Amino acid sequence: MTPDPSSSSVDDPLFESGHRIFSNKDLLKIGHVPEADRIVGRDEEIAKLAKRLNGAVHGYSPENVMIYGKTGAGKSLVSRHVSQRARNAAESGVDIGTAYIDCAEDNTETQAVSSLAAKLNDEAVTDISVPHTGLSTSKYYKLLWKVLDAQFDSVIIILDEIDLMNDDSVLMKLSRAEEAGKIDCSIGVIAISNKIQYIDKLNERVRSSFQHKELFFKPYDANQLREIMVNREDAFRDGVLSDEVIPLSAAFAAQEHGDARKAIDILRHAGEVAYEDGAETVQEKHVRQAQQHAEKDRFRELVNGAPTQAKAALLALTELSVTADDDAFLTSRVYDQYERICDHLEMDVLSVRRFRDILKEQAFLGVVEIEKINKGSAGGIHLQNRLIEDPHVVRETILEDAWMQDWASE
Ligand SMILES: Nc1ncnc2c1ncn2[C@@H]1O[C@H](COP(=O)(O)OP(=O)(O)OP(=O)(O)O)[C@@H](O)[C@H]1O
Repeated sequence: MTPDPSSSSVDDPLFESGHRIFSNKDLLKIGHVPEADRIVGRDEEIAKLAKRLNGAVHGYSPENVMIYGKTGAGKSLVSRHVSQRARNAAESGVDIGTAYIDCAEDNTETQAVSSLAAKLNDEAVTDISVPHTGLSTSKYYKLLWKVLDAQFDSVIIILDEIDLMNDDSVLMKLSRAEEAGKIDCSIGVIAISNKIQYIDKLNERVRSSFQHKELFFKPYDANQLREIMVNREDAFRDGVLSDEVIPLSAAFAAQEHGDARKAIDILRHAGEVAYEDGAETVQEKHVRQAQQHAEKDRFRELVNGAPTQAKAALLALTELSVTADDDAFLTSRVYDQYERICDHLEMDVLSVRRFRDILKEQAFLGVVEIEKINKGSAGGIHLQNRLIEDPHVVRETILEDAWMQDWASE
């Protein structure tokens, strides 16, 4: 309902008049695309990508580009930014369309093509209506080609997290459409992935039709992360951020392969923690709490997604770590504890060998650390297992699993 402009707002003490901590929290949203002068340390990548898309500005074909880099390296941001600028810079008489697809959401060919058609379609211009569901993949492609030809000379399509797409043919069909005479509009695809081997895994036909240039994004260093956050300081009210907040958030994010997403998440979260705390300013302790929270979330995702047997193995190591003085335990000792847990929870007990493999998998995921201990020629090699995270946090997370909860009542 639209508010009645004639009614003046009532000062009700139940509600705060403005936010104590944030003045424009949207600046800290992950999907937020900052203006050019707030983008830090990516001039070279922006220029390179612009060169690849340059054709579109003049009414020719843009090139396809594959962008690689770790999470939070600014790949999506730079792609959106440059395609937007290409659109604005188009010569007169040249119409450029842009569309962004998150392949984590639209992970089938049909979903991706129907999303593209819907996003690029301006019904007022094309007089075409694109139903969200219900058509076959080939019908959606036909609609997409119609939508493109009715509106654009060129279109730039961003396929983010392309490795999560469960069918690669979309890359092939988009790349071949113009050449195959299906459309007059030219298509440039920016495909983004965290996985460097993505292209090698593509099927030969897709690979040969998706001719592309590659761009690699390096992680940010702590100074760049700091600058990224300073550029968004106005998300907070004046004077609310104490001096140590941004450097500390940058230091935490730099530890995590220079992830800008993490830096911004910690900063936003620190603001929220300060608010919940009733504080007037955001302080170092709020950043530390936000970081712990983020750790817990990351961990929760890893542990929650683990199979039940892996949870039982981790629970065994956790119980020892919580109750014993030590923090590292021989596999045989952890296995004994695991047997007790399985017995109590009425679960199958895996062989020692399978149990060792599970711990190795958890070490690979960064949940457990395994150290080899050499006990001399007679004693042989033994493995010591240690939890990387605080055992209380691990325990709490594992016990979120309904099955494991039975153990808590032990
Ligand atoms: N150079 C930068 N300057 C300003 N903000 C940045 C920069 N790089 C990244 N960010 C911000 O960090 C967050 C994550 O960036 P982005 O989504 O572009 O990363 P990504 O490399 O695409 O990560 P992912 O692979 O997880 O999608 C966004 O909020 C973005 O605005």
